[in-house]
Amino acid sequence: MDSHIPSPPTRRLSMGERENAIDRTIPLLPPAEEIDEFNYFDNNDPPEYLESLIHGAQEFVKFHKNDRVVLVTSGGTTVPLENQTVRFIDNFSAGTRGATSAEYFLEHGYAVIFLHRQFSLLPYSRHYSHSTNCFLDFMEEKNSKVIVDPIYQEEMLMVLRKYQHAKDHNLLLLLPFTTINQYLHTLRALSVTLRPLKSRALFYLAAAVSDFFVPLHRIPEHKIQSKAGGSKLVMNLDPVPKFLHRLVDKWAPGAMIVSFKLETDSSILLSKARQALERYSHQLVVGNLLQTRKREVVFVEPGKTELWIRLTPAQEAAGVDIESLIIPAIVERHDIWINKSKNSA
Ligand SMILES: CC(C)(COP(=O)(O)O)[C@@H](O)C(=O)NCCC(=O)N[C@@H](CSSC[C@H](N)C(=O)O)C(=O)O
Repeated sequence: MDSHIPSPPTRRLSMGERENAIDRTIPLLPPAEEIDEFNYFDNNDPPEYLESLIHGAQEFVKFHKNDRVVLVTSGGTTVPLENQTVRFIDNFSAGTRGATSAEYFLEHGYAVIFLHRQFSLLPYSRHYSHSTNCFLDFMEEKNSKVIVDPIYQEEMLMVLRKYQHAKDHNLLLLLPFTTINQYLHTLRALSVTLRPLKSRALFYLAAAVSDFFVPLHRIPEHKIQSKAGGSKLVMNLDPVPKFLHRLVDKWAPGAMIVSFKLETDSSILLSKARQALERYSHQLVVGNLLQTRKREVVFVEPGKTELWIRLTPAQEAAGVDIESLIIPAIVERHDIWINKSKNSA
């Protein structure tokens, strides 16, 4: 580092500041009840494209009326701070978990509805995105033609064939969201669309969903002005009602529901995952830590001790996707779920 440039002071929040940063005296929000659902959806308008999006999903579900269909949610939801949005709060997620999982569900014979954050990673194209593994790096010019560099032919051909198969057999439906409001309206509408599939419908909720938002009646129309000389921006956010409970109880009765619990503190991951399972009474919580999410996850299920799924160092070095271990374990559980539902019908 250039000695003339003073190194920045190491910023340390005093314990007081850190401890008071978040008001932890606010009690845990109870799972959303019917009134919370009506309040939310009545006061926050649906996206104007919802009707046509759901029409497409209905056609897709009709086409797959005898198949297994998994709704994979992927990417982070945003919380706009202005109606004509310039600033927003984002939730971390590149979309790798969702896009990779969708590929393995397709390999296991599922039809996939991929509800994803717009411009986040997609199944198949994730291998050659515009930034990491830029697709242009795999091409070269030969006799004034663009060709794929021979050393990448085999791998790219494999990805292209899988992508083409999914398209030719109408197995993959890509549906976008950006804001938390678009996500929640679409999730609720899709769960109704999936009802005819009963236990053959699977929800795999890998999206990073906002917990706080600015309700429509409180959001400023135009860009928030920062006054000359600086001024604090004090935000007053409402908690997003805990819809997982409504999804399990009302929106998707009969479907198998898998949610993800994301933490950064390993000492609370298991308890928070178990707490989510007890609060929402669904079938599986996949717990993961931000820093190790690509090499280990933990399955937390009712009445069972937790099950860690980890890549071995050799698998990690070989670039094995942990989703290649997660998805077969979930498909196994979905087999049991479907058989149990048949026997109790
Ligand atoms: C986002 C990641 C970590 C994947 O990362 P990328 O591969 O980079 O995309 C995913 O594995 C995950 O944990 N997703 C779930 C994250 C999440 O927000 N989970 C919620 C629970 S489901 S959100 C539902 C709502 N909060 C409610 O409780 O009703 C939580 O941890 O609180």
